[in-house]
Amino acid sequence: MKNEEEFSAEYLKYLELLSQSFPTQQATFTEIINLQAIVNLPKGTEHFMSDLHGEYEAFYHILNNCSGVIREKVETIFANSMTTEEQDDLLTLIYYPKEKLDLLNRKHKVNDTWRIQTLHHLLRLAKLLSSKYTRSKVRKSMPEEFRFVIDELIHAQSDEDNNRHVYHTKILDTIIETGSTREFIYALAALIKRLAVDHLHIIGDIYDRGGHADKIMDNLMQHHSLDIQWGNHDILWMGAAAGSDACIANVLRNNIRYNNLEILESGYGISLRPLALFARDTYTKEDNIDPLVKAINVILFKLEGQTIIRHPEYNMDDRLLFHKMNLKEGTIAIDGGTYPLKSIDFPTRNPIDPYTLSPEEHQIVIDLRTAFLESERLARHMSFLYSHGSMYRCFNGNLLFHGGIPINEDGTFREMFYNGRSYKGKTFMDYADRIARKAYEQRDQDSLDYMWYLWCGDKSPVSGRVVKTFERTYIEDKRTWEEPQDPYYTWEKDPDTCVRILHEFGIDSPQGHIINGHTPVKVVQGESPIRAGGKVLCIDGGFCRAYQSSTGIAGYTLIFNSHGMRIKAHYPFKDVHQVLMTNADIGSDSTQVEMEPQRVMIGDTDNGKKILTMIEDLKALLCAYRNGLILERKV
Ligand SMILES: O=P(O)(O)OC[C@H]1O[C@](O)(COP(=O)(O)O)[C@@H](O)[C@@H]1O
Ligand SMILES: [Mn+2]
Repeated sequence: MKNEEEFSAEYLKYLELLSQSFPTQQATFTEIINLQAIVNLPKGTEHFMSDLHGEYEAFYHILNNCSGVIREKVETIFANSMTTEEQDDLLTLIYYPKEKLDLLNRKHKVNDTWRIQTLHHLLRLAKLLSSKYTRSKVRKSMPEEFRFVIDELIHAQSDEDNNRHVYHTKILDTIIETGSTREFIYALAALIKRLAVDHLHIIGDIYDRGGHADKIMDNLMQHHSLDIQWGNHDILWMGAAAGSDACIANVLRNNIRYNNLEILESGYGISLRPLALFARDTYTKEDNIDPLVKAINVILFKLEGQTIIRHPEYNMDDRLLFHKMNLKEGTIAIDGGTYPLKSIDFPTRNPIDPYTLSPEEHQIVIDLRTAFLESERLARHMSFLYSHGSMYRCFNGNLLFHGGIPINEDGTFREMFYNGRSYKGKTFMDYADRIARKAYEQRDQDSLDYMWYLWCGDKSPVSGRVVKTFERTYIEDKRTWEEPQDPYYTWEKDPDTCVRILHEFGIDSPQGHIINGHTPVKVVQGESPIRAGGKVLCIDGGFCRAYQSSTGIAGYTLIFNSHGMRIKAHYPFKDVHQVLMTNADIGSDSTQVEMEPQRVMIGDTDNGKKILTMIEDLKALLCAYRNGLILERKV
């Protein structure tokens, strides 16, 4: 405890302010006792997911089953008293309470014995999961209308005369008599899921490829506690929503390519009709490339070309390919080689001014930009990405970011120069974060262009590759498709480099990790998500269905609880219907990455450290009251 003589005038001023919240000695020591109780509880479970890529159902399932944590708890409690089938039934009920109850009702399986038993099972589970939290936090996690009753039921204590038991049986009977079992099951299932994971991290790439990133966003916006690290695809949508034409064209291309028109048209109210009509009237179908794809590609290459020309500092002149095509020969010369083009259908390309949009293209872009800027739902989703997201985050001794940090061939941080200033390592990440926010707030052309650079630049922390959209679309020879990566992706395998990166961000604990996504872990080729002797955990296992044949699995997630860290590898998931019919959970394998030397308590976490400082301050306030430096405000 601080001694009063040590109180500076400034500190005393702070204590005065604090005394407004804790006006008496009684209020102060009550708070000290409460906070002290919290720091001595085990740390809550953190759940990490990455590269969701619009796969709403798989995301929702893994969120519901908390990466298998609930299954483990069910097995712990019920292994000896329930069959595997009964356990699976219970789990499906927790994951999808409404759908499962509807199904059981249709099968006439719901009777009073089932109701009583099920409520008992759910209560036991909730009780086990709540043991890590203060009673007050558990109460706050319950829906208001059931708070009192559930609190009574899960904090049941035996007493000599069995009075409590009778009392609880009565409560359960009343729930059944009043026909409120369904609502109770919903409330308990939600509570169980809420308690199983205390905090969620999304390490980027919520958007693109799969069709329903908008639904993922709606769901995340309801989550009790989460943070997001932006991925290149998220940045792309953020740039598009802020009005960057080059970002808009890329968003459209990505989604047209995967036939995800729904998210644009009904999800965000962005009509593709003018573009579709223009494509139909302008392009042929002869070369088997969809006219809509051709129309958006050309707009894209022109807009990207303009951006590259505006910004020599991006060093991307070698990506100016649209003027290099020889349409008479049907070829393009790149890097010393000449390659045939898959299409020569470029009716809107003016050979002497190849990067300028035709008047019709120009009008389409203006209309699309207006649609992106005016979509209210998109604006809500994007402002959530800004308020809960960032380029990187340090959290409980780990460093979280989507891609990488630009590094030189020799392993040192790469210096980036903007407006005469140099940035590298952490300062560069902060710079990129700042410009991303500026793009949304101020919408100036430079920041909007930088959003496009962040999406695809080879020195962008969220991309880090030379993105070869042109080659991938128009050249058959796959050697031209390769996308060289920043040396970061080689150096991240080196433990010393990773320790240096962690230090750069102020993480000195030997237990610290870099946690990222972005590069699919190709399990079939023997790759592992655990790199650099355990310093790096890359959990892009590909929720993305389109990539599952090359990754071999359906996603990695990471669980960090008070005992340590585990990586979960998930197997492909069909859909909710299949889960309901067969109780099929997404199967998962668990790999213990690290065991903590001692159980991690809240006092060891970032939040716990803040609480400990608060306790010190409250003790000082108590001392100030006792010595008359500050007067109590008793009413
Ligand atoms: O961050 P991600 O998911 O790797 O996406 C970026 C990559 O996607 C691509 O645009 C290719 O996309 P597709 O695989 O969907 O065609 C690459 O050019 C680029 O490297
Ligand atoms: Mn990515």
